[in-house]
Amino acid sequence: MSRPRLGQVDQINCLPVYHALEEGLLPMDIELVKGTPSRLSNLFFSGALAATLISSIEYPRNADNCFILPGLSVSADGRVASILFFSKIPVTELEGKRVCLTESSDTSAALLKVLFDHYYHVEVQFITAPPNLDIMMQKADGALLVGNDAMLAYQRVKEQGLSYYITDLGEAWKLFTGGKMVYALWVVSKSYARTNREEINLLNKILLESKEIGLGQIHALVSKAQKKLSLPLQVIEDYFKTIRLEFDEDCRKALLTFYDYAYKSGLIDERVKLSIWGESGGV
Ligand SMILES: C=C(O[C@@H]1C=C(C(=O)O)C=C[C@H]1O)C(=O)O
Repeated sequence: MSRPRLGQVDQINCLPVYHALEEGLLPMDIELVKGTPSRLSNLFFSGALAATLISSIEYPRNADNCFILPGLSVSADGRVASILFFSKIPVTELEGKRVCLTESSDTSAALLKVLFDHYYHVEVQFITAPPNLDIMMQKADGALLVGNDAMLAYQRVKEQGLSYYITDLGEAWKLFTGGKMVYALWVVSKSYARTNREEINLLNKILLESKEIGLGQIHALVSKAQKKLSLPLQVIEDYFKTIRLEFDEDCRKALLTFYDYAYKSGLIDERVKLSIWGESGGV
């Protein structure tokens, strides 16, 4: 059997899906390729990966070229704990101020822009910088951090008693729309899937099995995550309960709501239908 190449974002929120694959617990030989969401998107859309996790905002930008794999996403219903906006003053008072986005995120940057436009109704000036809270706050009055960087910064702000306001974007989105938020999706290349149908069916099955094994071994995941991040045990345990990995009807609705607002904010060129592998329109 050929060896499909699968993209892996190096965030602890994806560990439940990748743990069993990393440990060779499943009967499929898959090559894991690690990277940031933007590096993986570039590799994937240049044809170098069969499937990968991508930032959900990338899907409508590339819907002609990929199918969404069913049953998987990185999402949360409200508080997400790893997509945090730090600010020197309350968010609603940031009119005309500078806000610094991390280079390492696409969906979260789009989500923050959508919230400023349609929820807070505050106009700010965006700049971008590497994910370092101190440096970002020297350049701006607010800073967006994502994933491991956000969780570590949150811990430091608490420990050092820094006087920043902290807004959890998942929580803000929930207050705004009442729904979940989908941050990332697993996708497969249309051209690859059409010529390797059986392999993609198997890959999808293996990913779902891998997720179930991972979710059943949370203790192993917590210690794996602790080796990557020096965070208290209960913070990591809580995070694995907060992050959702399903892709149910509510996730689909939430994603389309997000795309509607992203379109209104000019962040995507068109609103798209979700084309899901194995469902009508997704074959
Ligand atoms: C919730 C998260 O999901 C991530 C958020 C992403 C984004 O904002 O573009 C991309 C991949 C996901 O791993 C996170 O890392 O905090």
